Amino acid sequence: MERIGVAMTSPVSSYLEEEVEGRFKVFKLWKHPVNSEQAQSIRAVICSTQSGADANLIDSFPALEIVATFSVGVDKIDLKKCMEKGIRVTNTPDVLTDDVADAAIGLAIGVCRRICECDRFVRSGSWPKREFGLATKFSGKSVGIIGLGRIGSAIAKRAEAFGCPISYFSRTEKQHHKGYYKYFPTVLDLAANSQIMFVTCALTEETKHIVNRQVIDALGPNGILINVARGAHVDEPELVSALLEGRLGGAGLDVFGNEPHVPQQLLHLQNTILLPHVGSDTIDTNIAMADLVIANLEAHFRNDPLITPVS
Ligand SMILES: O=CC(=O)O
Repeated sequence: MERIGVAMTSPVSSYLEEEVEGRFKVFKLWKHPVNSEQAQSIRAVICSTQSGADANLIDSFPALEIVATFSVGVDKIDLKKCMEKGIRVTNTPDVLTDDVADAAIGLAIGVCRRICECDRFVRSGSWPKREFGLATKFSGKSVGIIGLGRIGSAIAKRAEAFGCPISYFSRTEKQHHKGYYKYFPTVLDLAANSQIMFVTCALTEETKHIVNRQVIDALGPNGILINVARGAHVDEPELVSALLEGRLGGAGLDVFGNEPHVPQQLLHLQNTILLPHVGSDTIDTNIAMADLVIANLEAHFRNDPLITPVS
């Protein structure tokens, strides 16, 4: 029987590639463009945070039935187009929550305790010449979380163990957190009442630049911003200026506005830790995400309910 055609848009995981190749006829779009006969045979697209599925890509496969992204974020997929064409969309929530939350806490501790700076200090041979100086305590700091979904809640749980009082902003107050976490109906109020603020919400038109100059200034010269969501949540030029001018205390960033490019000025700032969008990049989670992508595709082609449908 003719194998089902699946197009992959970028090389996210060699395990995923092997597993998909064992089951489907795979077209790796970053290696070879497909001809029109091949395009007609493609019924699924696997995309990622590196390269999503825009309207052009979706329109170029007339038999497309499903877009499965190797990510929890779906901001790189034209969801409206998929809806109009009746194309299903799946993502990989839950399996990556712990890793992203761990990375976020790691960034916060790293910035507070100047872990990367300490490492550079020792490696550069500076230790015998002078004292390193003092850092800032993480335990007990007031933590503000933008978006108390799966990842935000996992960060809250971890931060609680460090004795941090937790506040959050989301569209509506979460009744089950009432009495435990303090709700702020605006990001500005959250920032004004937090020492460390985490960005964890999904990127949508409403949440783009949710961290703007006013919010950064409310967080203030001793405040720390941790972003493990999307670069576009933050007005990046404003963030860079605030860090350069000392209007913000520090930042831990896993995501940027124009990945893989990072604003040059950030490269020289000591109070900033920069990661190459690796929040969920562990061996274990990579496999779990790949298995979930495949399980969704198999469910779809068996006409079973999708495991993690977006739409
Ligand atoms: O950024 C990572 C993801 O959306 O999974």
